[in-house]
Amino acid sequence: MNDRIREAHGDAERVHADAARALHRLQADGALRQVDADFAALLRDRLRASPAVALAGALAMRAVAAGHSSVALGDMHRLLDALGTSAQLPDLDEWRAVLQADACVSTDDAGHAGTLLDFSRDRIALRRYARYEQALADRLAARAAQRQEATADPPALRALLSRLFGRAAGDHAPPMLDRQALAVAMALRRRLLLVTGGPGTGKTTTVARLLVAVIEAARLRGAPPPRIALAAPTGEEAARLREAIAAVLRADLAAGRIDADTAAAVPTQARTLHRLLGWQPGRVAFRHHAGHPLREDLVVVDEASMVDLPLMAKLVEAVPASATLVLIGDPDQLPAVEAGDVLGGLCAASGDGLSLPADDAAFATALLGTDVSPAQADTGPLAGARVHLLHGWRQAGAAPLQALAGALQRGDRDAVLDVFAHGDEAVLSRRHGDGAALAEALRREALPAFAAVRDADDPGQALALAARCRILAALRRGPFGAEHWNAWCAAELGERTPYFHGRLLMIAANSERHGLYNGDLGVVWRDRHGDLAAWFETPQGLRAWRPAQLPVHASAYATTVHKAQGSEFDRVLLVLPDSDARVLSRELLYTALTRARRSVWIWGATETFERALERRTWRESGLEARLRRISASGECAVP
Ligand SMILES: Nc1ncnc2c1ncn2[C@@H]1O[C@H](COP(=O)(O)OP(=O)(O)OP(=O)(O)O)[C@@H](O)[C@H]1O
Repeated sequence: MNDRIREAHGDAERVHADAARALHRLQADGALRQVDADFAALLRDRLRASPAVALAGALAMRAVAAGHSSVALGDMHRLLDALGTSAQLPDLDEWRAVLQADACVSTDDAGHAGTLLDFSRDRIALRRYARYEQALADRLAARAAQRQEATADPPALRALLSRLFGRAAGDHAPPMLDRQALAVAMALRRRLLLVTGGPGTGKTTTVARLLVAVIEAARLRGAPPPRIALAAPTGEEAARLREAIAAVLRADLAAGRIDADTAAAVPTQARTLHRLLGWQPGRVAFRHHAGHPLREDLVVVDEASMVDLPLMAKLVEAVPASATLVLIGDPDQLPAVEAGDVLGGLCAASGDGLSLPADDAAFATALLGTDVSPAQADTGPLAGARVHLLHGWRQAGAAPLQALAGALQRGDRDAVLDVFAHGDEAVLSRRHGDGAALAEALRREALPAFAAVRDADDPGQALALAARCRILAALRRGPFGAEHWNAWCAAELGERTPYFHGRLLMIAANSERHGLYNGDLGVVWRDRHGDLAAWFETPQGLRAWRPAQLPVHASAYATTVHKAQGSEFDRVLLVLPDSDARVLSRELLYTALTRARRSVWIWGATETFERALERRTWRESGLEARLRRISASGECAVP
């Protein structure tokens, strides 16, 4: 053995010994879940991988649960930090060399069939996630490069857009670019469109009018009516989307912006994404995929920030190349619980959504009759695929909430505190104290709203009242966690009977058999005969089940902020823990406080609140980098 070989051998031995020690420490510290440890064992014992590879595998698996689709080798220390372990990683250069040389690890996007781990561009990922990400990037890049066939009769379309987004009579101010109308124009041109914006910027209003415009554009072309699918990640959001679109259509009909035939032609049924794609119990694959795509010509997905990488990859795969995909969302919200921040990656790849490439700008100028100035510089590989809405349209009483959302979004601490200091106490207030003080405060602030649900005339009214108030907790467990306050509210209201009249329930798992989905809200109601049933709003109207027949569920008085994503309540009571916790972040505050339509009340000390404001949610994703690489190579793989 010459010296160089002996030295390399010695390095590898050291890496393996360090990796074995690190794995041991990670497990001893409880930083790995059982599945992460099992995956390391599978790599080591069944596939004969070295400890260095087993460590990379366990951390790649753990990283997915922490929301990362891959982690740069150089960021592995940060991951360990976030997991709260004292484990020491092997020397990174030596670890890198070992991973690159191991046959169990694929080191480029294409090769190494059958490997479970990927180590490309210095990032460690589960091979499955690397493939999801690459396939998603390829398909999105190809979709973003497509344009729809020219719209027939531009004057008629121009007239329609001006009717939909026209200004009030007598408004003589110079015409401003209406970004909602711009989004609709781009939906008539592109095959991939992201419509982003904060709360109340009119995303749903834009969707409703976009549907009208797409249907009218097909009619003007003499084409058959487009087949349209509306979807959202959960049943509750799908129901909200359905109701919101129906409300916009009703208002536009009443205002004469559309006629009755057009309103009737717009679909309002919205499904969960799982339902749209054809979820099959017990199977990972959906019924719809590239080989059996969806039949729709337009697919609109709301609350896209909540869609994780595997689901987004499967969605984009199932939407045929000839169809248009519109994703709606607020990129400042907490990203999906599982790996992804897909919307974040797409936004980073499509620029700020405020300017368009020259050809899109010219198209929009012709259609809107307002000058749309083109972008001065290339805004990213998906340039032109995003329109960001800026104007807040909520009622005047919500102005402080809009100001708060803006300040949180910018991370402007002084502005956030200023909004609280000078805001109306009835709209914005902040308190803190111990658990007993919190119970006292919630007895005053929350229980009357929940008692009103119980005292409603019927289950339909009770469910409508349930949207008035919700306790949102940053943590799930512990004295300031959602589980504790959920149980506390139920005990206060129901005197410890498990199913009591007026109890609010939330479904915790999808059940195709019931037609009930994770997040669906129900209420327990006693009928004339004294029998109790749990009522849920379903696409077929109100339906009831005996409590014992329900899929997994819990009370719904307090939920975690994560669980409340996509929901809205008149009043939000946000409970922060009494000391700092890793989960507290600017995105968590933003998500919690933008769930409120009318007022927010926060329980938490100023220091805890400020620490949360300073901390950003950390999500690692290679999506933007992959899109940039595809764009730089000038190659778009045809899906
Ligand atoms: N162009 C518009 N003109 C007048 N009112 C509007 C316009 N767009 C939206 N609004 C009003 O602003 C409010 C919020 O609109 P919408 O629900 O569409 O926003 P959103 O961005 O979907 O909100 P959320 O963040 O809650 O999902 C609604 O009351 C809506 O009627």
